[in-house]
Amino acid sequence: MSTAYQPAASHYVNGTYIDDLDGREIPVIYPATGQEIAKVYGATASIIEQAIQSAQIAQKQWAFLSGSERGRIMVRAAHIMRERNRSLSELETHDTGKPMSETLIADALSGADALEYFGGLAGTLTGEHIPLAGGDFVYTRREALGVCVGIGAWNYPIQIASWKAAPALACGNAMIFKPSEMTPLSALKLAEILVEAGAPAGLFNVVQGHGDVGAALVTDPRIDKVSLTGSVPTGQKVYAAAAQGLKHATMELGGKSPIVIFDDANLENAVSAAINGNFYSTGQICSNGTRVFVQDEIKDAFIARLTERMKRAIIGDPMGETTTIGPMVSERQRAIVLGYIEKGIQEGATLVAGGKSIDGAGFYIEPTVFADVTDDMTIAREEIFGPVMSVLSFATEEEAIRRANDTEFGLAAGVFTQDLTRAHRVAAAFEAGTCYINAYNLTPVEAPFGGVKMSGVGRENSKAAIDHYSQLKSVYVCLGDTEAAF
Ligand SMILES: NC(=O)c1ccc[n+]([C@@H]2O[C@H](COP(=O)([O-])OP(=O)(O)OC[C@H]3O[C@@H](n4cnc5c(N)ncnc54)[C@H](O)[C@@H]3O)[C@@H](O)[C@H]2O)c1
Repeated sequence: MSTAYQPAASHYVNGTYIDDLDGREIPVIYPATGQEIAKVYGATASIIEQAIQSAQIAQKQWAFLSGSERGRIMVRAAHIMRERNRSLSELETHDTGKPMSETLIADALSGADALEYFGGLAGTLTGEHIPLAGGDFVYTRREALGVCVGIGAWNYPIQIASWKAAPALACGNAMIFKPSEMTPLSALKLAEILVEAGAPAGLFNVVQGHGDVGAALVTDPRIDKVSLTGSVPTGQKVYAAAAQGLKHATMELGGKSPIVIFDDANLENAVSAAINGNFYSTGQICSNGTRVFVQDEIKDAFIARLTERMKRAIIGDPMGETTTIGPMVSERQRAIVLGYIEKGIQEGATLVAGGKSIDGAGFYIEPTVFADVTDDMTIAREEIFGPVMSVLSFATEEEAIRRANDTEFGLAAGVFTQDLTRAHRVAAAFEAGTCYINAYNLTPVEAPFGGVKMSGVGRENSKAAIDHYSQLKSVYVCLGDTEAAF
């Protein structure tokens, strides 16, 4: 394979690219053309062994540094990522099909934000002093967990790798990251950059593979923590495997999130949020607000304005910087989404925009809006993970909250209203990990991100992530004599 996107080898382990051609072949397909642009091989037992052993050695060295020393290297890596944002974005666009208008602002830069933020926090991580009777005291040490495994989904490859690596490394851990088999390329660049910035070889290893490679890592007794971004069924398997070894776990899973729009909302802002929350990344975002509840009085006006705004979408070549809708990640994912659209029509929803696959090379599909959706329809219950918005209507606040929460998921939720009191009341009532008032799908590194109910366990980003990548040791210090019964 000789394209510009072919990596030197499949895996980045112990500071260098390595391969074992006995591994399962993984073709990398550019979703805009269907062409193969690279090929990697899934990790064999020997590659996994090298990754774990080198990570164990690097972790000891890394944890021995002061937090500020670790942080300095992480911030340096963030600067390199920012400098290389354009080439990293081009790579991400080829791996995922997401348009450059997005990857230039939301992928490597978001990864750099995480490295900078957690690099800054690294020197502030301390324990506490707990005074006791007689001068005795306890102090706590905030210690690393050891070697962590990160497993990624395909929608935000370098962002997911960085969001997991940054808090892990800040706390003194090593990480072995397995990207999704759909998008194996950009995490390798993060690994290169960390070594270039001064991280010890082996501290952040990338191994490729399907679920079996992920499972082999998760079940290895030398692994101390697992952080997965993926679907609920995979999360259930990985969480169970982690529990078997009593490992720490963070699960960032799927959603079917609501956006509730009251009749006093700023309509233009609400339409913008519904567009962002359904069609950004061609709808392939876990926290998307795919159930849009609109109050009866403004339902017609909302649909009319939304349909007008949909005409402005620029569907096309993701490398064109004005393109706003690229292809789906794969033929398979497009087929899944088309299946849901078919179900929506069969179950009686009204198709108001899109609905069809787009002929030609690449896995394109029209951004799609259904109106008159009811709570029991498949498109309102299951995560579609594609550009399909369901608009539902409601009469009262109580009804909207009840129906918004009537789902097994709980990743995100949004409310649009000018009534301050109602906004906070509704946000408090939402059963979701990340809520928005008059905004949607913003994920600053400073704020915790994660789900409740079936959408996940643990939090990424923010100071909260530190608790998920470190553990406290209590040290009791006795200043007097030690007494015994005999
Ligand atoms: N909450 C979040 O932060 C977030 C972000 C992005 C995507 N997601 C979710 O991810 C899903 C889409 O991504 P996907 O299709 O890649 O998910 P997926 O569950 O199919 O795969 C996720 C990852 O898990 C690996 N895997 C599969 N089986 C495994 C096993 N038994 N043991 C260990 N690893 C295994 C896969 O190889 C892949 O790397 C959607 O449900 C979406 O909502 C969640």
